[in-house]
Amino acid sequence: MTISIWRYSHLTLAISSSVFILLAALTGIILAFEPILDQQKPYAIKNANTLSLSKTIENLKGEYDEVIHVEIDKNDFVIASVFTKEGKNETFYINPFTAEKIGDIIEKEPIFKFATNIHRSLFLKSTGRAIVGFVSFLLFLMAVTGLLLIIKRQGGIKRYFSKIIKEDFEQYYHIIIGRYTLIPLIIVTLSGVYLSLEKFSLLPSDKNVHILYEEALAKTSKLTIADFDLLKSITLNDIERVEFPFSDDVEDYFVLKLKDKEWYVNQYNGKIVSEKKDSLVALVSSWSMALHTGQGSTLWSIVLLFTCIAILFFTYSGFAMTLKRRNKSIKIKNKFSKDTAEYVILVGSETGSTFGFAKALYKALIAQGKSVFVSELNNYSSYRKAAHLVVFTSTYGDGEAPTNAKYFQKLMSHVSQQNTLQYSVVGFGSLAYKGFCKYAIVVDSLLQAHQKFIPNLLLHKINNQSFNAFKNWTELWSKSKGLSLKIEKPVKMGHSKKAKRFKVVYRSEINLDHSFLIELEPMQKEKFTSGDLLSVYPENDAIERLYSIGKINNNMLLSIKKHEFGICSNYFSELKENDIILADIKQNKGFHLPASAKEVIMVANGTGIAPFLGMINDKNHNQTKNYLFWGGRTKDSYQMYSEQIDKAFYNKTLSGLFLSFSKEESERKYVQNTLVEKEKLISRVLKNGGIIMICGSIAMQNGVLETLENISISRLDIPLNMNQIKTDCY
Ligand SMILES: Cc1cc2nc3c(=O)[nH]c(=O)nc-3n(C[C@H](O)[C@H](O)[C@H](O)COP(=O)(O)O)c2cc1C
Repeated sequence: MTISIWRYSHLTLAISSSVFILLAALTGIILAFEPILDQQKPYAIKNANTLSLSKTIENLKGEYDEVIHVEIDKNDFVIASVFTKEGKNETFYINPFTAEKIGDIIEKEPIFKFATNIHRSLFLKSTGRAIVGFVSFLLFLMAVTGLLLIIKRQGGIKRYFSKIIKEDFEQYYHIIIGRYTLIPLIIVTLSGVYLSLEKFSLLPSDKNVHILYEEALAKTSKLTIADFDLLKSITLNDIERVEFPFSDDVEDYFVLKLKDKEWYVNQYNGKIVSEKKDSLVALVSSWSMALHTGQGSTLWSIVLLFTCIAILFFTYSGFAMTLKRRNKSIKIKNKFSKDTAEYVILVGSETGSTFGFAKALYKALIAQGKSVFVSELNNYSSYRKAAHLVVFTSTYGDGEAPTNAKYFQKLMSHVSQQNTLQYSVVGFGSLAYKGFCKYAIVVDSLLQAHQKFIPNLLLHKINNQSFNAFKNWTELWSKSKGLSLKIEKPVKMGHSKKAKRFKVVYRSEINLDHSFLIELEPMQKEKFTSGDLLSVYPENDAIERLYSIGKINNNMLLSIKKHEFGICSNYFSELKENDIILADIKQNKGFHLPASAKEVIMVANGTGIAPFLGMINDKNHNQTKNYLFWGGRTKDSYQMYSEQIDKAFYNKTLSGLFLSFSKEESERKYVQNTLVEKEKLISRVLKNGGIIMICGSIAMQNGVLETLENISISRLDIPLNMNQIKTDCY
């Protein structure tokens, strides 16, 4: 069973019943207050377990002319219906220890009457009751499918309460709140269904009958109630209602309704004349009523209250998630069919974002006059004219295929391919998960093992839908195909037009590695921090470039590498002091210096150092011990950054600097090699819950992650905990 069966059932049920569910939840919230308020009233009897029924009856008989019945309601208030000495028939709350009246019966507040009417029958009598019962059943099914979705998503029932990775607000709290309220939700909906079935007499009828004990029937001389052994042994805690005999006739009995049975008791000798046990149906009814209404329990009423509030949140967050998913899933209208296209792009996507990238590539190829066909991995087929295959796939669940790729593996073994195709696989995933791009790895190996597919590029993995990383891949791929593609950022990814003005206050010389620093001063008040991104659209270019920001003296420091044909890097390299540029700041919360970590290791290569130059000079974090590992080509490459680093050492906001130079004859090494040399420091930071931040190229990131994994396993005996890793690589 795939996750989406449950998701579609969950969604269909939600859509078909949402209005009624909203009404039921809103009125449920109001009704949850009724038992809570009732419980605040001072009529509950304390120590009822110490007061025998015979004593209570005696007290009542002494106080009133005649007693008709006594009842202990769900709030543990004792109600007596009596004829007073003045001959008036009255019903009120009594103190059973004295039999005195302590209050009038509580009238149901109009708001509760109104809410009860909507909640039970929508003011539509039987039709309404039927609808409400049915919706309650749908809500029950939703709770069950929701439960299955969580189990599936978490990778098994044992991991039900394990950590949830936060993708976005609605998704995160839908699951967090869901896992705590699903059980009460199941109870409340099932009891609701049961009560509805009962109202429509659809439950099995009560087959239990009274069993007569003939010997107790005899009319003996009348004992006083104080001498009835049975009534002496029962306390008020045991009973729900006592009906008093109507006359002195021996065939008029005390009728005692206990929690699970009913007795008729001879008023002359106090013996049980007949007994009827409650049927299972009646017992479940009484439990359903108590569980559904919360009567008699403030604690359970509060649970019900929160469950109803949770239902409102589920309705909002469920629909918000669906709409977001819809917006992300970009439909592509193919100009060419599968058998006429030269390029085939197959997409595996659960929530739609990967389609945005496929569409960007599709458009770029079409603009070059190429014939392209895009489809889902589940539609894998034979392609008569195709010579190139590109697979874009995300990974879902616990390293599994997204829904629209579930059948790809099976199809691969059935479908025969006439042509030989060059292929390239791009994995879209998240480093927050254990199996980063695991399904893309599976697809890559399936294609590798297939005779008709020849690898074109190595598998490329993209973290958190990084557009820069995607662009890097398209550059490599188009070069390998002899193409020059102009890739536009998917529109749905938040193309920003809110450009602000920034003044250039400093631009360094371009060094031997073609890199330079540029410092920008916001011309209006701007909130940003090191690790955020500056989004720039160079003139006459619709493609966004993102640069990691280092915050220095409230200005932004960017480190940029000038590429020969790079429009944006060339544009920046020609800027002079006091020039004004237009750009926008994008928050990048996942790459901020953590507030709580005691130790942070920063790893960068090349221009990836920029955010760290800001972080090591951040006086707000002077409790954090920072260690910087940087990899560059030569010692000269480092000079540009030395001023900021010296300042951090001077201010004691940097505790260690470890440099690696890949082109320095005497000490040729990469940043990974230095990490191994310092594995004692790395493992200590990992062990003490510190954070490791990585910024720079994807190739460096992959090497660093592998090295960290090795260090963690060899020195700590545990796999690398990805929650301690933050990356911003491209
Ligand atoms: C429930 C869930 C499970 C995920 N599991 C993984 C995983 O195991 N490995 C991984 O690399 N990414 C995982 N991801 C991240 C997605 O693959 C990533 O966000 C991707 O860009 C989503 O693309 P899509 O919207 O096209 O499905 C998971 C995401 C979610 C919501």
